[in-house]
Amino acid sequence: MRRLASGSVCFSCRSTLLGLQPTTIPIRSAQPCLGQRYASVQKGPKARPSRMVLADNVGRSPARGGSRSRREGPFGGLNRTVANVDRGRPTAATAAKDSRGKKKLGAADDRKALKMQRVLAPVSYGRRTADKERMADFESFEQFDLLPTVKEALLGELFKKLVDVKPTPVQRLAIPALLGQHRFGPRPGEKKEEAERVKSFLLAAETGSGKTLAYLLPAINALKIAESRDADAKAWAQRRDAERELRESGKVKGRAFDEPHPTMARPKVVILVPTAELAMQVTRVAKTLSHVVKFKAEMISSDLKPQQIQRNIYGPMGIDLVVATPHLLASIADSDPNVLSRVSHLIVDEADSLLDRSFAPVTTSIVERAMPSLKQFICCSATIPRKMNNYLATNYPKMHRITTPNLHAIPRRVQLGVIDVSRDPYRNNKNLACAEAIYTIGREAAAHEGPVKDEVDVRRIIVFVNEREKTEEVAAYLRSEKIDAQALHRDTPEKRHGEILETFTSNEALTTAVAKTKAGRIQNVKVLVVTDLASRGIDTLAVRHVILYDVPHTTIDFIHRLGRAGRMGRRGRGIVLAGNDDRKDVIAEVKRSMFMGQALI
Ligand SMILES: Nc1ncnc2c1ncn2[C@@H]1O[C@H](COP(=O)(O)OP(=O)(O)OP(=O)(O)O)[C@@H](O)[C@H]1O
Repeated sequence: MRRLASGSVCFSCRSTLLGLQPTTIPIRSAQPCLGQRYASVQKGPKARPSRMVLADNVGRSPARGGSRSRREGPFGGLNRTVANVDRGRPTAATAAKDSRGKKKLGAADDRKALKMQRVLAPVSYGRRTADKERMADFESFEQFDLLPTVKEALLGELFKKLVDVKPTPVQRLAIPALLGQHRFGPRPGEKKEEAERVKSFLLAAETGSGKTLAYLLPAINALKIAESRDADAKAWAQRRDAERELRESGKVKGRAFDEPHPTMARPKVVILVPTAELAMQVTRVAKTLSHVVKFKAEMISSDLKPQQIQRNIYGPMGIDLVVATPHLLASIADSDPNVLSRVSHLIVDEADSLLDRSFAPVTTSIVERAMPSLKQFICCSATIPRKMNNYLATNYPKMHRITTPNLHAIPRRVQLGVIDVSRDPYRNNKNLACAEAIYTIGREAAAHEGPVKDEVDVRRIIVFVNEREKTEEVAAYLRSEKIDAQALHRDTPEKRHGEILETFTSNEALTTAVAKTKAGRIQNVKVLVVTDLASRGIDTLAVRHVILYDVPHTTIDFIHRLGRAGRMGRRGRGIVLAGNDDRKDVIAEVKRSMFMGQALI
């Protein structure tokens, strides 16, 4: 407490104590000074104390403290009780909006919930626009320096049912880069020969954007060029042809030509994938191309018998391209290190999974073994998690990064709907909400007549859950509701995986006669309840609807799960079932980002 003379300034209300008696006033206290107390007495006993009044604008902090001009002098900035904010300057929030209050392009990112997670590596705006410009140079497959047979296999065999096929953005960027048509010059301090030796690439593009062909076509092209220069393979072919002629002329009898091909157990192209299902899918594409291009493609995965694996690798006709899951290939390489001795192209598909903690040691052991002969090392993924980004930056600092302009954005043609299961009529019964969502999809499809009269389209729906135990439980509930549902998880017998997935990976239209079940519900849906097992790479072109029964743990899972719908330019719909314990703020921000076409973070 201090005695102040008349004319001093009150610390609390800044009123000049003019005309009042010298008195004792509180220093740095919330108590009103005598002037304020006097004023309140003047209003009479009915005036309500100010603490009872609700603030009229809670969203805005009250203006406190004097202007900066009052605080000049050597100690002007000390002991402040308010932030030194320049009110004239726009804040992040105001800068993000234009004069009409709408969000500006490239403005500050206000996705707080997603920022808390922040799992994906950022891609700069400059990189996205630079890639966009480079894409414009290649508008057709004819412009690529691919061998004529490779082009013929692609357009005449693989895409024979499609007309006017154009390369997708990732294909426009990656194929010329992998073929050497677009050259990345040496980096500062790097010698030209060094830059041209092992070239490592990262291909990152949205789900369902044709990454498989982006790496497969250049690899097959390189394989055929190398084969045409391989003296051993040429000599083997000459010996085989000569012996065939002798046999046909009847000069030689006995066993047919059985000399093993020089490529036996020595593949040139190795493609690593995380699951047997994906291995089957990639092998199918490679085999289709091989019918025209003439090369030997085989698969090594856990759903094959040991004899079959042995035959695929050690077959006398040799092997050019192998699609394998890492554990199996690593165990084969342990017993025969020469298996990886001639690999010139090593591709790690779904690289974020294969370089993750559980797979990384075995994947890297294969990379190290193949490194001496490698010409190209390619990592491919739809998502670049920060961890993988750091791993690649540390271990492959010279890696060329090929990223499409829309990387990490879920396309706007995929809509996201949210069902709050805590509300009526579900009352936290997720199974009920899931069944109702499925019936709604079925009813919508039934409203439009299918291609055949009196038949309706069958909708294929994938329901994603977070835990494998849940798959059986949800599928059983849906079946009890007369919905055609199947569960798929790691414990499902391997043989059944392909069979179950076939309905969802086939591109053929499915129809059914209008058949009503109880309560007028129509059986025109096929449902797959699955864990993340089917979220990576599985090409579900005909799937339009994905139900996220459990909210995904990260934006990475959102991208991969929603990526099973809306592939290759098609429209799709995702439905999230959100309960009281779920992060609704995360869902809202993902939904807003999708609507705005923004990349997730
Ligand atoms: N240029 C093209 N034109 C039309 N269809 C294409 C083209 N390229 C690929 N496709 C088809 O698009 C589908 C998706 O391709 P692919 O499986 O390679 O996608 P992806 O990018 O690897 O997806 P994911 O990230 O989910 O693994 C396939 O059915 C493929 O045949």
